[in-house]
Amino acid sequence: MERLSKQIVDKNSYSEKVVQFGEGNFLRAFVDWQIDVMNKADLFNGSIVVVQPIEHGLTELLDQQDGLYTLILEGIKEGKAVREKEIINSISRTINPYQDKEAFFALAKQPELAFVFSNTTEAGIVFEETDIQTDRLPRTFPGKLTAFLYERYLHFHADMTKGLAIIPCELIDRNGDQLKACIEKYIDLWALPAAFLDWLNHANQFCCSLVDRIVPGYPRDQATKIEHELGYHDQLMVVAEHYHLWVIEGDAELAAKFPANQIGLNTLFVEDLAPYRTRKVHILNGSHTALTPIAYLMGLNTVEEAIKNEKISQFLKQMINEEVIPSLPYDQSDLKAYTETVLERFENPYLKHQLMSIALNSVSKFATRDLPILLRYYEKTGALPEKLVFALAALLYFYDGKRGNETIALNDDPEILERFQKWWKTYDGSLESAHYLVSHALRKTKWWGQDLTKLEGLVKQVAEHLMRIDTNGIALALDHILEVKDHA
Ligand SMILES: NC(=O)c1ccc[n+]([C@@H]2O[C@H](COP(=O)([O-])OP(=O)(O)OC[C@H]3O[C@@H](n4cnc5c(N)ncnc54)[C@H](O)[C@@H]3O)[C@@H](O)[C@H]2O)c1
Ligand SMILES: O=P(O)(O)OC[C@@H](O)[C@@H](O)[C@H](O)[C@H](O)CO
Repeated sequence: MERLSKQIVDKNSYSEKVVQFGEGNFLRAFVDWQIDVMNKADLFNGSIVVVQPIEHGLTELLDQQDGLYTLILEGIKEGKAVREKEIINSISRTINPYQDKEAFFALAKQPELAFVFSNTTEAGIVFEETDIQTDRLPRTFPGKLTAFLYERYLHFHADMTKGLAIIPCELIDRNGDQLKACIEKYIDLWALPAAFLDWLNHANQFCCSLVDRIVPGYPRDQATKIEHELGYHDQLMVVAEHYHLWVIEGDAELAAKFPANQIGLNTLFVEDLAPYRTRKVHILNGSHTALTPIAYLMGLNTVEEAIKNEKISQFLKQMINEEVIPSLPYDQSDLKAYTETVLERFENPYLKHQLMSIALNSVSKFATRDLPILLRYYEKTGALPEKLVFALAALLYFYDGKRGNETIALNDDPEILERFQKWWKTYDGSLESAHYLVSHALRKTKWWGQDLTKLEGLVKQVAEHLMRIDTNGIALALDHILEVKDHA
């Protein structure tokens, strides 16, 4: 079978308006798709140069396909099951700056550039004091962007019309502000001129943004079947849901330059994205993180399987409605309506969203997505939210790394994995040893942002759940908390 390439589809010939740091599944199924849709409607007329932000990545595979790949959107659309497949043709070329630093810096000198997009995961927007300036390539993404912008500033002699709109998509709070703060630190560290800082501040725009689309990625299990239907080989096809939301803090002028919403795309330019972010992180991502250990330990593998399980679904609905929503400072009926859409998205029968991919770095995800709600609930009511406490216990149990006779492929910071391994060795089935394990884990300020053993009753409750999970199994332990609620 022939590989997807420009032999199959004519390549776009738009001018290069976008620099994109990152070539992962999410950007290809979201930003590159939106630009493709706008180009096809004659609204953007610009292409993307993809820059690989770390040494090893996918640019080589993209090059083999001339930057082309297939996006498969699956799910229920207006009440009907819809699977749409389209070839995305918005990437003009890729640059691997580790192999071709010159091409990377030459790109900075192209006058028609207007946007920088990025998604380098939560690990990408960082400042490292040991990062080097330009004799070699800076290691970090913000370091590379600083060097890139400096090159542009020098080349165009501080021309105020040559600044860029920089819109990061990383799922971290105030991503635009954090990226800019890193660049300012590099300017200081590398003693770059004050006039460059002035150009950075006045010619460029850093916009915080929030993205939402479930992107399970490459359809490993169905790839052969799909390629047969497509009639070509595509090593970069990517599966996503139809639903999409992009909220960008930006004004009407910026919206006019990126007119995605003019053709019905759900891309909003707003003054403040905090309400959108808060509800998404705590309702959608928080639910994913809370349900993953429970469902996986019950023998389930995907979000759809989990949500179809009556007990898990009941657990999740109670957790969101009784613990999460009342802890959020926004209109409660709006939050309930949003929850309905999230639960429908979780039920998407076409997406095989693997629990183990959500489980990656679960400790830090629990800390940012679920723990703030647990703490707010406690602060507000003086009581501990029982579903979130159970989810925390299931998380600690998950980090023992066993599902029956199977070993769980845990993927987290090595220090976290080592600690759990050590603590679980001390567990002997007694309540005292559960207490010992839980109090050591909850004392880790570095993981949770505070010493959680100080929360009255938390160690005791988590240890009791842990014992129940271990003795009776996760399903009965879950029944227990649902029954406690039923009898209340
Ligand atoms: N997959 C989804 O459903 C989804 C939805 C919304 C948001 N996201 C967010 O998008 C991020 C990327 O998801 P993905 O599915 O595209 O993953 P991916 O593994 O396909 O891509 C990861 C990208 O990040 C880059 N990267 C990784 N570590 C880096 C580092 N230390 N510095 C710089 N760049 C680095 C890689 O080069 C690659 O381009 C995730 O962190 C996730 O939070 C994912
Ligand atoms: O992508 P992660 O690993 O940060 O989190 C897992 C999921 O919660 C996440 O990918 C959601 O599906 C996504 O954020 C939906 O927009």
